[in-house]
Amino acid sequence: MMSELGPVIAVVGPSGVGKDSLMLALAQAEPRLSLLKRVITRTPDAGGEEYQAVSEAVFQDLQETGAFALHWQAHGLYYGLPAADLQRQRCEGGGVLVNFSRAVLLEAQALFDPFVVFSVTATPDVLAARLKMRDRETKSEQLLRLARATKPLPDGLLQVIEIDNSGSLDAAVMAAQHALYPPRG
Ligand SMILES: Nc1ncnc2c1ncn2[C@@H]1O[C@H](COP(=O)(O)OP(=O)(O)OP(=O)(O)O)[C@@H](O)[C@H]1O
Ligand SMILES: O=P(O)(O)OC[C@H]1O[C@H](OP(=O)(O)O)[C@H](O)[C@@H]1O
Repeated sequence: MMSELGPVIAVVGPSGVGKDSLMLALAQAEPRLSLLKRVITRTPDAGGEEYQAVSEAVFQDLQETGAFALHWQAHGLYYGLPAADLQRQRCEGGGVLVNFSRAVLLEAQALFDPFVVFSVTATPDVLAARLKMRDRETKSEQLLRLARATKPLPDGLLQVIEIDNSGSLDAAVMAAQHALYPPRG
């Protein structure tokens, strides 16, 4: 009997909304969940999530050899989801938290089952304040990221759970835990 594959939990939302923070805190609170380390052409040690930093040439090679389950471009960067790691983590049975682009969610839904989308939200003022405080991007890059904030999710997604992260991170983590593991009774 094939063992159940754990769900792919796509965490999406505007830059600065707290996707990485929520994913890290949720994985710490829920041992059944794991984080997928992405391959990104971002400079190493840019802070935030743990990722494998590669050059564009290396990324291209990995893409051509089929190393990625999915890949996309955004903010002038290339992002890849390592297929072998994702499969291994799913075989371990728990859900895998993945920071996705909203642009590839339908493609992902066709690839992965079970597939759940956590749509993380926050008010525009909160977004701007958090990008400013994080100070990972330049001011102009922050403005470009804020301009993408209102990008809608595609139609046709089967399971979307909104997680409002305008308040405390703990509150967002609890909301996510309740959504994934509803309290009995
Ligand atoms: N609930 C919260 N309350 C206060 N600060 C938060 C909260 N959630 C995240 N932050 C802070 O906001 C900033 C952005 O968070 P994070 O990097 O997790 O967002 P993100 O959605 O992953 O952004 P990006 O898509 O640009 O990587 C970080 O400095 C983080 O510490
Ligand atoms: O605006 P959309 O297309 O949803 O997402 C754009 C990019 O931002 C996030 O990555 P990161 O936060 O830059 O690491 C997403 O994973 C995607 O790569």
